[in-house]
Amino acid sequence: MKSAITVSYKGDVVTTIDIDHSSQKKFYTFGRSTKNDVFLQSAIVSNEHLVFEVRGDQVYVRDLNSTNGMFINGEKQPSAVLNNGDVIRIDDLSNNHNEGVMFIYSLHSSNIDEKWLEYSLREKTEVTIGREDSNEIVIVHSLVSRQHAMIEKLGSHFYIEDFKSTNGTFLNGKRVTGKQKLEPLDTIFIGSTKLIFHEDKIIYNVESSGLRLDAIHISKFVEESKGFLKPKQPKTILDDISIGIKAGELVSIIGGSGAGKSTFMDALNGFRLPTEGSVLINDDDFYENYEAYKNIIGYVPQQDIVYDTLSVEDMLTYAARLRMPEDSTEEEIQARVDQVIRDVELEGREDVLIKQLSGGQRKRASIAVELLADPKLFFLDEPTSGLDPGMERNMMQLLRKLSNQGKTIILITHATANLMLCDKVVILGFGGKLCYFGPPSGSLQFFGVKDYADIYDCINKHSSDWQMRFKQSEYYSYFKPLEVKTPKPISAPEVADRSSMKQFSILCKRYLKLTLADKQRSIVLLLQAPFIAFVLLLVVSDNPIQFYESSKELIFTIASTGVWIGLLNSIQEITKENDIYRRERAVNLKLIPYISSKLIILGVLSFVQAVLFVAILTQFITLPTESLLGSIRLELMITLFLTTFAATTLGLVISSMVSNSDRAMGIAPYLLIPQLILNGLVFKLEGAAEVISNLAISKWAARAIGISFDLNSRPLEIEDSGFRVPQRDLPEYFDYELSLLYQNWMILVGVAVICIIASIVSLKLKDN
Ligand SMILES: Nc1ncnc2c1ncn2[C@@H]1O[C@H](COP(=O)(O)OP(=O)(O)OP(=O)(O)O)[C@@H](O)[C@H]1O
Repeated sequence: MKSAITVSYKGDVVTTIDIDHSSQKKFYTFGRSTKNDVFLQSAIVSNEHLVFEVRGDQVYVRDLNSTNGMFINGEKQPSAVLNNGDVIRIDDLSNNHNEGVMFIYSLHSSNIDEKWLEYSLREKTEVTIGREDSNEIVIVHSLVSRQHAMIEKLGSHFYIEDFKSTNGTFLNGKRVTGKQKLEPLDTIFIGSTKLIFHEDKIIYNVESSGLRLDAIHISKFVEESKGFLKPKQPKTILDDISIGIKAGELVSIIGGSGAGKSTFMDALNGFRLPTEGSVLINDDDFYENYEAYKNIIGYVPQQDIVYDTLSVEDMLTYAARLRMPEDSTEEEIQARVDQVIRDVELEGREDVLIKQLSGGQRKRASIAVELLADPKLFFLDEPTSGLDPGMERNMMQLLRKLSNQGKTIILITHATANLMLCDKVVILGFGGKLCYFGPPSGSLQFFGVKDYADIYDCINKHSSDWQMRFKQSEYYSYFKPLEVKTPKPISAPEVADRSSMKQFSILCKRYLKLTLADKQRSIVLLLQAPFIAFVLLLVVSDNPIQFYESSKELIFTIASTGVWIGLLNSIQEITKENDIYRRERAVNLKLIPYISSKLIILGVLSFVQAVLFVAILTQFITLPTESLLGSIRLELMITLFLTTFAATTLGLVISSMVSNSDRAMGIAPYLLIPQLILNGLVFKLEGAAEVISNLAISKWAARAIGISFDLNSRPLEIEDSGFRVPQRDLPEYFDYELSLLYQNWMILVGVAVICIIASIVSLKLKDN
């Protein structure tokens, strides 16, 4: 463990005190006298002014009864334990900060180089911050926009303003909107850089600070159902877990099935909050500042988050366009994609389709997607599952390499053969009991076993005993986390703002590419309409609209075809990409662009299907000579398109609600068969049936086609044979009127609108 104290005087950095926590040297003194470790000839500094004391992982500062004392984060204090980014000031009695001495405390991990820099705001009215060199403060990071934010002086005060950056600017943990006034020692977050406003200067850390993570007294209680109609029982699934993970460490969570590994990891990454306890990232309350940290967290779920039918390069390029700042150039996107391909060692496989990769390579592709945003804190849920022992070792070596680059990596694994590559291991017993936390080698000693696999035996049988033994062991006191000084309340995370139009355009292009890439499926979908039209032609006469009965049969078939085709177009479209959707949604995916991209592509598909069907059918049958719009073909195409599209939106509702494609297909008959029964052509609709039938798309489609065919004026076939039949009922809704046709079309549009809203609401509900 290393840390550093940057010392500046009158706005210039004079020296840095590098502290190696494992060295024998525990005290670093500061004062005017040359006997001090760091001395400064200044009237405001006492001979022996203050001392920094190293206590394990922590640094403690104490005033040595100096004349001017010291201000820690703006508050005069005699002593304190320092947290990353803390600012200590020594000012003269007139409190003139410009003339004072300042210390900034920063944490270092052995392989991470973090520096604190200063930017003077003196005589500045505008200071721009961004990725591009033309900015005054340049922060080179993939989450920072070219021109990200600006600090502006208005009157005697400074204000911060965000330039509609993709990933936002955060002032004291809250996203900046408009111009916000800066108060001394306010903390600004841009990407993973922390900027501290300090009177007339900005102090900020650059590259590539890893993140330290402390979990403090994490507990989770749930109500467990013991069976139908039986009362629910309270159950503890995480039992008071406290651990401290240092920046740049690789940590494995292991334990038996149902021990609480996923629940614990989700508490650490903020996806599912615990009932009690807090998580600190570099001493900040993570849940409180979730919005600011969300973008620098990577998460690879157990299921792969890649599209099978895209090539590695295409998959990564679309993901980069969605995740990198909107003002990233194509060159920057390409450079980042190339970099992550190198990071995960997939060079030479760029053009290979994801489905053609081996299991290990697929997992690497999923990791690459997450690396695009250069996460500092990386969570992986069983990245080694399903891999053979060789690939398993390669995967662990890859994660080791990434953690050596400064990422803090936490993974769930059953791959105990390679645990030695980790810095620490969390061993959970049944009921979420922490049975061990520390170096992997220490765990063998702690449990008195020779093989990691034998640890499972111990914890499965006696998890409470091991939990107690661990609490009494030296490991517990040595690796326990930093205690939070004032835990802040847990607040619900918000979603970062991005341009909907840009996202919509990227999603449309990706969805089109995916649709075209799956040639077999696209051909099957496009051939459906012509196929049904040709089959229909086998059974209908040349002039089916001549008589009432055959017209009704034709209307029934056309309306049912539209509903059927539309529903099958979309019923699996969201659910089949559930895992990718969930991950992208957690990062920055917006619902309206997402659903709209589906509607555009599926809308075009519905249109082509409707046109093909009507064009083929009407080529071979005699059509009525009259039409309300001047073209019977056009009327039929519009009706069939609206029917197919409305059914497509209904399919999207189902797809947004269910958890997998099989379930979606299982629900399809429940929607399709009632459409056949309730369209009003086969059975008379009365009472409840009539009310419920209003929900059937086929009913409005049948009425629209019936009007176009002027069904009411078609004679019965029996009349044609000379028989006289009693006058039959002529329903008004088939009256040959343009306004009635429009009415049915409007209803179909209305159904589509309601279904679109329902799918958005259903996806929104899934967020929780
Ligand atoms: N919301 C909940 N309500 C009731 N029980 C829950 C809830 N969430 C998790 N559990 C239970 O808590 C226990 C721990 O679940 P968790 O998924 O975290 O275990 P795990 O160690 O990841 O298991 P596995 O290795 O099988 O994936 C399980 O018994 C699970 O059924």
